[in-house]
Amino acid sequence: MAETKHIIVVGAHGRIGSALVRRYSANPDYQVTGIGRDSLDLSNPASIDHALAGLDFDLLINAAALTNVDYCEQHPGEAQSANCSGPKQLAEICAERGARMIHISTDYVFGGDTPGMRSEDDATAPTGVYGQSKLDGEHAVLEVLGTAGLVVRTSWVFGPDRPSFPDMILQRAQENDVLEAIGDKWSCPCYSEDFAEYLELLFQQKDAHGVFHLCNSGACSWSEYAQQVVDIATDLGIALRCHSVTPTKLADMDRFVAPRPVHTAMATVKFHAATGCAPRDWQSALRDYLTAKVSD
Ligand SMILES: NC(=O)C1=CN([C@@H]2O[C@H](COP(=O)(O)OP(=O)(O)OC[C@H]3O[C@@H](n4cnc5c(N)ncnc54)[C@H](OP(=O)(O)O)[C@@H]3O)[C@@H](O)[C@H]2O)C=CC1
Ligand SMILES: Cc1cn([C@H]2C[C@H](O)[C@@H](COP(=O)(O)OP(=O)(O)O[C@H]3O[C@@H](C)C(=O)[C@@H](O)[C@H]3O)O2)c(=O)[nH]c1=O
Repeated sequence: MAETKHIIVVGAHGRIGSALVRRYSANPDYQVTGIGRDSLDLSNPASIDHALAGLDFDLLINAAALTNVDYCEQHPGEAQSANCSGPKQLAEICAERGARMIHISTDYVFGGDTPGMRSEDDATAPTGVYGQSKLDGEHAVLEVLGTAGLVVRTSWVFGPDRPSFPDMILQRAQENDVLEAIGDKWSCPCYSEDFAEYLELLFQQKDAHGVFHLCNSGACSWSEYAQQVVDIATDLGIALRCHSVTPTKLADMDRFVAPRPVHTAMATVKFHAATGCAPRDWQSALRDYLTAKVSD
């Protein structure tokens, strides 16, 4: 594979896409073109062709997806086109141009029946439309691109560009005397800024291809994640009304439309072996995120 110089980021205004564009644009070795939904709609084949026409690139990173898990459950056609057919078309264009493609995917491709850390070779069994459409997208991209394709699965992403779970918890802890979060579902939080840094190490490996897991290290339940937010916020001197998170049951989360997989924590051993980098623990990453958030 040739050295990466011109990078296209599709989904440039999302949580991960924004972090990728920010980091790689700051590197004079790269030319970066960020493309948002306004000019490339994954559900509209003509807009994909139009947005990429005339662009010369070595690497395309697809960070666009329909990520609202419950919305996907109720709109399976839209989920399939955004998360599978559109990415497949991106892969076909990359193949025509001789470019590599990184397709971002999710821990929700797993069924999550048993505890433990998932490896890239573990069996997949999505529990809902979102996970199934993402898995179909993985297969389509890798089938089209072979060794020029990378699928990078991440989980529980947080970062400065869009609010996510830690922001919701912090706000609730500031406004309420009681704070609850689901205590019987586990995965690995991932800081978007770390993800951008680590992903670069992966695409710098010219021969890397296939599926990789990439998130901060360590697993937790949603309630442990929430408690860590509260503990760090307290350390940082943020005034909270509630300092203790009460674990609740996933089964009692009435407003979830789509079933969520229970155990989807992912091992990053393969990433470590390929790059020599062991992702830092999620607690340090969360502390950095919240510290930056309060100093804004
Ligand atoms: N967030 C998380 O916790 C996790 C995310 N992932 C994966 O990471 C990747 C990035 O997710 P993240 O940045 O968090 O998600 P976001 O929802 O923050 O960003 C996704 C972007 O894709 C855009 N988009 C949605 N539908 C389309 C479409 N039809 N055509 C073009 N663009 C579209 C969105 O546009 P708009 O702004 O209009 O919504 C948004 O800008 C995805 O592949 C996701 O599956 C994996 C695991 C966990
Ligand atoms: C965990 C939890 C969530 N919520 C709310 C927050 C939010 O509005 C809604 C859904 O929460 P989340 O978005 O965190 O959960 P979910 O939609 O399951 O998030 C998923 O997103 C996709 C993109 C992925 O790929 C997964 O890795 C995962 O991060 O439920 C609670 O009110 N209490 C809770 O304890």
